[in-house]
Amino acid sequence: MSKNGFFITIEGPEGAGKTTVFHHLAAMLSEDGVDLITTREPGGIRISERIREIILNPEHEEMDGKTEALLYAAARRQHLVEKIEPALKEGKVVLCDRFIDSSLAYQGYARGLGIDEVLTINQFAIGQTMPDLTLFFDIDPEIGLERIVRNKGREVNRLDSESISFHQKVCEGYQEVLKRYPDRMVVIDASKPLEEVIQSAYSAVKAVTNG
Ligand SMILES: Nc1ncnc2c1ncn2[C@@H]1O[C@H](COP(=O)(O)OP(=O)(O)OP(=O)(O)O)[C@@H](O)[C@H]1O
Ligand SMILES: Cc1cn([C@H]2C[C@H](O)[C@@H](COP(=O)(O)O)O2)c(=O)[nH]c1=O
Repeated sequence: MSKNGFFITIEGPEGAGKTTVFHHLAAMLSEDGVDLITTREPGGIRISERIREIILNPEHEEMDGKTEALLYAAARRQHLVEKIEPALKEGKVVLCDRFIDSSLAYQGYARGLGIDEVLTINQFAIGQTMPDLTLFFDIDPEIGLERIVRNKGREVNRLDSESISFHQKVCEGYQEVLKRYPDRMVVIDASKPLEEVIQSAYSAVKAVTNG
C-alpha cells in the first residue's frame, strides 16, 4: 500500500495511562490543526469490536493461546483494511491505542507462543503497514494494576484477571520488542504525574512530525 499519512501507536501494560493520555494527545494535536483519526485495538470498527467482545469476555476462560493470537490478528486485519489504511492513504495521522506490539508482548512473550511466531501471523494480517512511531508507556505492572483497581468504573476483562507474573512477563515482552524496533519506539515514563506524561507524549510526537 502506498501511504503518505503517519501512523502512531500507544503501547504498554495495563493501567499505564495509555487511554487517558491518548484522549489528551488527540485533543492537543487536533487543536494544532493536525488531520487526525483516533482508533483502538482490539476494535476500532464494527467487526473488530465484535471480536474484542469474544476475546476479552471473562467467561471465555477456556480460550486457547493460539486462538487468542489469531483472533487479535483477525481483528487487526479488518481494522487495517477498513479504517487505518484508507486514512493513511488520505494523508491523515492515525493515532491508535495498542497495535501489533501488544500481540508480540502479550501473546508472543507472556503466553509463550514466541515473538517470531506471532510476528509471522501478524505479517500475514498487516503486510508492510507498521507504525511510524510507537509511544511505549513504561510502568511497573503492580502500579498499573493498582491504578486499575482504584478506577472502579472500569470493567475488568479476561486479560486483566491474569496473575501478576503474567503481567510481569508482558513487561519483559515489551523490553524484547523495544530491542527489535528501537528506531520507531520512544519510551515514556508513565509513572510520572499525568500532566508530565501528557507533555512527554506530545513532545515525542512533535519531535518526529516536525511541528
Ligand atoms: N500518570 C498517572 N498517574 C496516576 N494515575 C493515572 C495516570 N495516568 C492514568 N492514570 C489513571 O490510571 C487509571 C488507568 O488509566 P488508563 O485507563 O488510561 O490506562 P491504560 O493504560 O489505558 O490501561 P488498559 O490498557 O488496562 O486499558 C485511570 O484511572 C487513570 O485516571
Ligand atoms: C491489541 C492487543 C491487546 N491485547 C490485550 C491487552 C489488554 O489486556 C486487552 C485490551 O484492553 P484495553 O483496555 O483496550 O487495553 O487486550 C493483547 O493481548 N494483544 C493484542 O494484540
